[in-house]
Amino acid sequence: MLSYSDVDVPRGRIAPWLAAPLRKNRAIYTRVALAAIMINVFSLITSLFTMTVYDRVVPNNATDSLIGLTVGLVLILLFDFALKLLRAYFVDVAGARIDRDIGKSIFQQILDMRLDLGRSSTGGLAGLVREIETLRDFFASATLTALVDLPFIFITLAVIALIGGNIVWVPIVLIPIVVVTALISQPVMQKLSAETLGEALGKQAVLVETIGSLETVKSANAGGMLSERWDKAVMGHAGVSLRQRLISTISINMAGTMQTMAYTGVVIFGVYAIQARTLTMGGLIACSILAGRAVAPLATIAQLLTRINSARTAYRQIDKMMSQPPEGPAGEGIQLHNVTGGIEFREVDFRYPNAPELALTKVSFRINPGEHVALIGPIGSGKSTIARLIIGLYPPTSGLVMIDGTDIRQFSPPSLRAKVGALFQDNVLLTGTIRDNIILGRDDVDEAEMLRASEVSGAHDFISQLPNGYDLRLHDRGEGLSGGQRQSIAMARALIGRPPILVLDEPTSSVDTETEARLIHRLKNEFAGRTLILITHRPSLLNLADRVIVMARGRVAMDGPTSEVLRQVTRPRPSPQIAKV
Ligand SMILES: Nc1ncnc2c1ncn2[C@@H]1O[C@H](COP(=O)(O)OP(=O)(O)OP(=O)(O)O)[C@@H](O)[C@H]1O
Repeated sequence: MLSYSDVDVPRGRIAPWLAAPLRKNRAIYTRVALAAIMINVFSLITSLFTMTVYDRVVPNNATDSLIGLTVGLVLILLFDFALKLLRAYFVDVAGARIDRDIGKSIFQQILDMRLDLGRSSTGGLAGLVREIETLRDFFASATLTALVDLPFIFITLAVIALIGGNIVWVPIVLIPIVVVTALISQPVMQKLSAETLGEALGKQAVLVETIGSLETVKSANAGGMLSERWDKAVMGHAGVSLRQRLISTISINMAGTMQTMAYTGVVIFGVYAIQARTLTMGGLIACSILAGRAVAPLATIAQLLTRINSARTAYRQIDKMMSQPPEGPAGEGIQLHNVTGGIEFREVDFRYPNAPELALTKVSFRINPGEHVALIGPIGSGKSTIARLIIGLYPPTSGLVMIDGTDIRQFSPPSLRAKVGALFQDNVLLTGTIRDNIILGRDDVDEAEMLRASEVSGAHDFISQLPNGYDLRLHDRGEGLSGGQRQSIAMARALIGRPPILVLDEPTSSVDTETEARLIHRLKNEFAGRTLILITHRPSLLNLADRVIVMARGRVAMDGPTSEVLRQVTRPRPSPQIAKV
C-alpha cells in the first residue's frame, strides 16, 4: 500500500524510469549549459565595461572610446537576449520530452499494476502522476542553470580579487552565512515537503471521490460529510504549506539580504581602498556589482532547495509505485491460443490486500470445457472473488487457479483476458462512442462481429433507435445511458470475439424480466460449446446452467447438477455442511 507520508525509500542512483529520459536529452542539456556559461561570461563583461567607462572614459573625456564600447556592449546584450531565449526554448523542449517519456512509463505501470499489492485512492494516484510536473520542472529548468552558475561564483570572486584585492573578503565572509542558513533549514524542509505532498494528495483524493460520485453524494445527502473532509484536507494542506513557505522564505530572504550586504559592504570597504589608492572608482563599482553577482546564484539555489525537496519527495513516491513488480509472470508469459476452456481451482485461499479475513478458503472445483456453471450464494460469500481470480486480477494467496491445466500466473495477462469474456457488476463504460466501448480498440473483431454481439446482448435493440446509433458519444463512465443500457453494452463487450470462456457476474441485474427472458433465450445458443461461469441471485438465469456451485463464507458449500442443488437449497433448512451433491 502506498503511504504518502512514508518517504523512507532507499537512497541511491536515479531510477531508470527517470534516468533514461534524462540521458536521452543530454545533447539539449549540453546546449543549455553552454548558453548558461555564455550568459555568465557576458555578465562579467558588462561589469568590466562599467569599470572601463569610469576609469578610462570619464577622466579622459574619451567619448570615441565610449561609442565603441557601447556598440560592443549592445552586441553583447543582443547575444545575451538571444541566448536566454534559446536557453528557455531548449529547456522547454527537454521538459516536454521528459514529460512524454516519464508519463508513458508511469501510465504503463498503472495499467500493469498488481492489484494484490494494494493501491492508493484514485485521487491520490492521479495526484501522484501530476507530480511528474514537479520532477520535470526541477530537472529541466532552474537546476541546470544554477549548477552552471555555481562555478561562476569562484570565477567572479577571482575577478573581484584581481580588481579589488582584499575587498573579496566581503562576499567570501557572507557566502557561508547563506549556505549555512540553507543547510540548517534542509531537514525541516525535507519533512515539510513530504507532509505537503501527503496533504495535497489527500485533498485530491477527497475531490476526485466527490466528483466521481456526485449523483450519489447528492441523493444520499453526503455533501455535509464530504465538505467536512474537504475542509479538513484543505486546512491540513494550507497549514503545512504555510510552514514550508515560511522556512523557505527565511533562506531565500537571507540570500537576498546577503546579496545587498555584499554590494554595500564592498562599497564601504572600497572607500578605504580608494583612499589607500589600491582601488580605482571604476574598480569599486565593478567590484560592488560583481560581489552582488557572486552571492546571487546562492539566492537561486536557496529557492531551488524548496524545489529540490519537493522533487525528491515526488521522485521517491513515484519511484515507490514504479518499483512495484508488474502483474503477470516475470519474462514473456505464455500466450494462449487454442483454449478449450477447462478451469480448475485447487485448494485456493485468497485474502484481499490488507483484509483481515480470507475471502476464499480452500476452494476447489473443476469445470470441464464447455460446461455451464452457476455460482450462487449469499452476498459477500466469495462469488465475484472467484470471477476476479479466473481473469487473473488477483493471484491466489495459496493454491492454484488453472485454465486448461496451466497455472494462470504463467499466462501473459492480456492474452488470458482476450480468451475470457468478462462482465462485472459495475459495468463501467469509458468516454467515447458506443462502438469504441464495445470493441475497445481490439483489432481481431470487425463491425459484423460487433453487431452480432450487440444483437445477442440486446444492446442493438436500443442502439438502433438512437439518432447516432453506435456513434453516440458517451461521457465519463458511460453517463447518458440507463443502468440496463450500460449493462447490455457491457454484455456485448464480453461476448464480442466469441471468447471460449465467459465469466458473467449478475448479467441481468439491471434489466426487466421480459428483456431477461428474451436474453436468456438468445444466450442459450451463444454459450453452446463454451465454458460459462455465471454468478447470479436470479433463479431464472439458472436455466442456463448445467451445474451449480453454492458458496458460503468463502467456501464451496455445495456443488452438483442444477436440479439436484436447487432441490437441496430449497429445502426448509439446507445442511450447513460442505457437501458434494
Ligand atoms: N476489494 C476488496 N478488498 C477487500 N475485501 C473485499 C474486496 N472485495 C470483496 N471483498 C470481501 O471479500 C468477500 C467476498 O466478496 P465477493 O465480492 O466475492 O462476494 P460476492 O459473493 O460476489 O457478493 P455479492 O453477491 O454481494 O456480489 C466479502 O467479504 C468482501 O467484503
